[in-house]
Amino acid sequence: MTKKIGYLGPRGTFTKIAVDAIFNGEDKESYTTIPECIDALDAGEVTYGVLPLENAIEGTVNVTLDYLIEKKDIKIISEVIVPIRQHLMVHPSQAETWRDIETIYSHPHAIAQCHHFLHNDMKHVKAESVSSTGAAAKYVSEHPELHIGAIANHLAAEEYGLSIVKKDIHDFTNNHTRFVVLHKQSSELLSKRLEVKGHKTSLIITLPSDHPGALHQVLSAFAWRKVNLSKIESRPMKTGLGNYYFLIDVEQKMDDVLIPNTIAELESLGCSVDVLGSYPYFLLNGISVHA
Ligand SMILES: O=C(O)C(=O)C[C@]1(C(=O)O)C=C[C@@H](O)C=C1
Repeated sequence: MTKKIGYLGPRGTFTKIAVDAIFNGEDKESYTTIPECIDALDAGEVTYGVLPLENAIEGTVNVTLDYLIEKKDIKIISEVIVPIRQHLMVHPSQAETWRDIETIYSHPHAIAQCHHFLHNDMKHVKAESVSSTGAAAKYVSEHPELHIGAIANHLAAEEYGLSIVKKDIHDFTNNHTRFVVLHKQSSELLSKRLEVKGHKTSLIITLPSDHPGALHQVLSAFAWRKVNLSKIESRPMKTGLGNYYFLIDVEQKMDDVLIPNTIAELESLGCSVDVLGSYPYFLLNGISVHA
């Protein structure tokens, strides 16, 4: 059976840039929302799913993380970090009069990344959330009669024939998003085009309830072994106020001793630990990808 790759589409999304960076020429299927893509992976309609997990300005893409926590047989097998440049684009028929636009469409994360620009330069323009930056660009291209714009990337402008009227409108220059490749088996997926930058192991840890100093003990299990962490974040367990999971990213591959022994120590403290994946990560830098 040929391998199919699901991603958050349509064409022209940042996720599509990530997919094209990792996979070359395979059959790619776009999904309108993150849950639809994860369901397709769960149901075996696609072999891999590529989804955004975290942005440097706006933080975690919670819906992706929540599904990863819930669907225990779906694992992260690779990660690509993509530089994010947001541009304002309009239908070419409105390129001269773009200051008259009344509504700007984009993905909520993209809108949040351009908050200062929207607040200071586009005060009277409504910002409307849609399922992706690519969907916003597509919508603008299909409605030349409306006074609207989209926040999206330069490939979306090319794909849908839009004119970029304001470049680089994201508030902070160091804007990157982590995209993860998901699969139903723990493995590692390498890229033919990108060099491995390092490895991570992502863990979801549930603390024993009402145990004073539990988080401190969890962190010390990593600290005394000199295991470096690149992320710690709490997510509500959705079972009541004050109940959290902790997502911890360890800056190394799963091995036979260090990480298993850390997990064993955590379990002896009454924590439960799930491994979301142990995977290589790549940085897409200045590479223009077309698939
Ligand atoms: O809308 C897109 O283009 C996406 O791929 C989604 C997404 C996100 O979820 O954060 C990805 C990268 C950017 O940070 C903005 C939007």
